[in-house]
Amino acid sequence: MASSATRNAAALGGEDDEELRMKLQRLPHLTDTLPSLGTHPNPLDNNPFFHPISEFYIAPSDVVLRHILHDVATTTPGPQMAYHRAGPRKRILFEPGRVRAAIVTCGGLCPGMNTVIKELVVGLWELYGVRQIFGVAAGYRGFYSTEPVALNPKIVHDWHRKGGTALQTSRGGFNLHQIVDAIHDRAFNQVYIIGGDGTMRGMVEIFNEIKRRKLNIAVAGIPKTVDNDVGIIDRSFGFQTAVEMAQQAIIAAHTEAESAVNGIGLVKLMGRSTGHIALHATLSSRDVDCCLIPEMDFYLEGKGGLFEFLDARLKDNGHAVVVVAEGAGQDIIPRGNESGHVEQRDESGNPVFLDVGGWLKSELNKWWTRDHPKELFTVKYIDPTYMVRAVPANAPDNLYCTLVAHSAIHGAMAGYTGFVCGPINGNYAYIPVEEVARAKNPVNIRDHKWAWVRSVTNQPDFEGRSY
Ligand SMILES: Nc1ncnc2c1ncn2[C@@H]1O[C@H](COP(=O)(O)OP(=O)(O)O)[C@@H](O)[C@H]1O
Ligand SMILES: O=P(O)(O)OC[C@H]1O[C@](O)(COP(=O)(O)O)[C@@H](O)[C@@H]1O
Ligand SMILES: [Mg+2]
Repeated sequence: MASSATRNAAALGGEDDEELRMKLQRLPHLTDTLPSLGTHPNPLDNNPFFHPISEFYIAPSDVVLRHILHDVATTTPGPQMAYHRAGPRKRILFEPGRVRAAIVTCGGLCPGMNTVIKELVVGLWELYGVRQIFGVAAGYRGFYSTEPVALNPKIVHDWHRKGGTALQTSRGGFNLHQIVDAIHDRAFNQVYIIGGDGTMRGMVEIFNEIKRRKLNIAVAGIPKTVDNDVGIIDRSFGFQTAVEMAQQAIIAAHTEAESAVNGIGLVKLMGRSTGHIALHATLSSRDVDCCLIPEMDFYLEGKGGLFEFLDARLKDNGHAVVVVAEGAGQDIIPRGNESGHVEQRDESGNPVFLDVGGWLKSELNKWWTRDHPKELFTVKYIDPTYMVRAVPANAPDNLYCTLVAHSAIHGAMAGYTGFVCGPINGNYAYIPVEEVARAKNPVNIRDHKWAWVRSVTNQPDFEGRSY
């Protein structure tokens, strides 16, 4: 096995070639704390389905660049961030017969979770010959409060066709010491954690505690977020399926609005702190007149407000469609007795929001009755919240799930730990979990994509007003 220093060779570019110089993100490896661990040939060498030629295996020097956009006029672009490329390694650290793998799913649902589980099971079984594979039920708390369930390819054969997670999931219940004790007591030596930003923060703690105890346990993360709020990776699996589902709600809202006199179709979509689903569904459907997301303030009354805009749209078009992400407008929804208001949190500590959709519907009705008491008006409010995430993954997302699960297996088998797999600029990479746990992925309302939303909707920019 190459030394840690070689694996993480910091500068891959020529000394005198400033533009090619890279900063390779250091990837934790089990030999960092257990230097005497040996290596074994990769069993893929003898797998009848694989005929590995030398390029088949990923070398420690294979990297994926974080940023591929550059202004060539810039003379000194600075060192480029690079991550180890995901894929099978020529030599591996774990003997397959000694692997005891655990798989857990945490947080909210996302299309494709079952596919990831299935592919972890089948991949471990078929690629590496691992036979001891277990599902941990009901999220992090399941490590210390439930019995693991033995999994094999037969059990999981049709899971990719099912939404949700067959292992079940939960929020909260993160008790670090009980979790690591349970992992140790059950002799798991590979732990695959599927979850969102909260899960990744928990994984950092698990990884650090395992390191502190000097245990021979690899921890691999697979980011799952229907909101697409995890940074660095291109997007989460399941996101595109969710956008597709969201469009169906928008189509229904449009049909309802168009079929009424002064009809407004109002759709609330998921997106606690990021409006990616709302944005992508808006841009792909083109039936949306106004898209409201958490990254952007908005207001209802007066010049440049939502009501003025909708008034004009109804006069011009007779109907309008408004899409609102659940985290939008939270600052302007009245909270009853302000001083006595206590912000609610779910078991994981995430804020529980007021229903922006229900509030908007009621405000729209009040506004119309006040300003146009004699004219017909209809608001049809559609809340497909759970429908967009509780479905099986579509074809591209299922493929993503397969590739990301296999990436995780190859990394863990090679002895990498504390890493997360995901596509960066279309190529699967291993990213230190600490970095992923820190990274956020808000919608950039200054970029071209958001400008295009505004240009296809003609919605106000809601700027220039003091709140
Ligand atoms: N900062 C944190 N430290 C440790 N565990 C966390 C942290 N934030 C969330 N978790 C745990 O991660 C799990 C999933 O988190 P949650 O926020 O509900 O979903 P998601 O991972 O999808 O964002 C829960 O069990 C929660 O207790
Ligand atoms: O009702 P639940 O299951 O707590 O989930 C609601 C939340 O789940 C999400 O879809 C995703 O949240 P997570 O990524 O934290 O799981 C949010 O958009 C939404 O606020
Ligand atoms: Mg989350």
